Amino acid sequence: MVLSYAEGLAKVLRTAHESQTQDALGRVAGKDVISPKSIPKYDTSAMDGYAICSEVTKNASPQTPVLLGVLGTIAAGDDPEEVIKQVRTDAVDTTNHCLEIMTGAIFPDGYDACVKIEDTVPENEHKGRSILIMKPVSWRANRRSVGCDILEGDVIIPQGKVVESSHILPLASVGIDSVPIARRPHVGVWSTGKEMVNGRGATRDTNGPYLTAAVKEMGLHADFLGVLADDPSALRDALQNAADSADFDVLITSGAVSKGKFDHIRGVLGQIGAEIIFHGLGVRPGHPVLFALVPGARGKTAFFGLPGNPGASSACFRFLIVPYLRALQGQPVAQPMLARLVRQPTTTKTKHGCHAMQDTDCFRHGVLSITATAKLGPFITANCWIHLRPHHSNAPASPTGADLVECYPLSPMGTIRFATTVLN
Ligand SMILES: Nc1nc2c(c(=O)[nH]1)N[C@H]1C(S)=C(S)[C@@H](COP(=O)(O)OP(=O)(O)OC[C@H]3O[C@@H](n4cnc5c(N)ncnc54)[C@H](O)[C@@H]3O)O[C@H]1N2
Ligand code: MOO
Repeated sequence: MVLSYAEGLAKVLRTAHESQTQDALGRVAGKDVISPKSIPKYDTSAMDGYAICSEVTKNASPQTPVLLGVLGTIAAGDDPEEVIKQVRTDAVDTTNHCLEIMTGAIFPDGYDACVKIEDTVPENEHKGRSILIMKPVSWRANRRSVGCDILEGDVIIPQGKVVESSHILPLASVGIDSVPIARRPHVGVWSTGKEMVNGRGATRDTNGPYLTAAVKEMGLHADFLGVLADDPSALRDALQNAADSADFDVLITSGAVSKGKFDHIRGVLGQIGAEIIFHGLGVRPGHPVLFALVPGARGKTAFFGLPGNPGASSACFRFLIVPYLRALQGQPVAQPMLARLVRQPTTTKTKHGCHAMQDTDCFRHGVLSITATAKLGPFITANCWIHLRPHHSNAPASPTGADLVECYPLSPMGTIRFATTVLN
């Protein structure tokens, strides 16, 4: 039958946001993936053995074994009714017969349990094939009920969750081979600063490679667009062209957002009519951070002006841009792991830093990583980001009464790995 235009269009659009499961690995599910059926679809045997009526075995013992004739064999994939029809046309007395049944095979009507093959003794002298059962078999023993694994309507992958290879097991079992995926945001990254353009300041660009890699690590598109000199017209042209191209969902610069003579980002944004959502936050490091919407030929593009100090730009990326990129894909804010600090710092400001956490209950406070945002040494030993609230005013209370702090993996997609030695 010919598809209607509307049906065809729906298929075209669905394809745009669906990916074969193998290709969807590492991508974010754009919608809940719902099971269309219950698994197992039928009651099946959990063991190789014989489908029996358990009631008849209630008095079974070595002295009083129960003898059952074997009608036939049901293999996985067989229709039990067909198997029975092949051997009997008359009604079967289930109290003195059984059916050999293999693991995963559909249970025949009239039998409730499977007795394992090793719990039976073959008895071939009796007419036809028979077995002896020496002990009682419990009701529905070794029988898997329909839907005992996955029920029709169960959510296999919730919207916003990253698709992983382990999802393939339940997906394949219910016959799903493609997954709706969220559109992958595209991020453009620049670094700024004369010192990195001519190299005489002996400063290497750390922010550009880091930010580009960290976005890619989230499974998203990232383009490094180069290092811009401290030249307002070069900055203006780069930002305006990128916003007009509509190629990017998010634009990021690092540097030139503070109060120095060459910190031109704010001024340039004013020239191109950007809406400044904020410039400056009560957070250390990263207080000069700027967030704006840049108008372009085809709409507004989100812009983050990160401070130049690498510790500040990476913290602002983790605590502002990662949540934004997750939200673009319909993902909730990541949940932290809670930990208690060995030395409890008091702070009047929200603070972020990278730390070496010892275990889930306590960890050492890497002071340098919070106070010296130009230093990158702490990243060598750190295994997590930490979020300190001012005075821990709203901090969640631990069972022991001590304040807890929030910790996040260093990599937005990673987990916190504990070192075997204590790191200072
Ligand atoms: N008078 C004030 N001065 C500063 C303030 C302030 O409030 N008042 N804030 C300080 C803080 S905090 C930070 S953070 C920095 C941020 O300044 P900018 O965003 O304007 O950054 P720059 O001045 O361009 O660079 C600062 C520092 O970072 C180095 N840098 C820049 N980009 C990179 C890069 N891609 N890779 C590696 N290193 C980079 C740059 O060479 C400078 O050393 O301002 C303080 N000053
Ligand atoms: O952003 Mo600055 O410390 O706050 O480096």
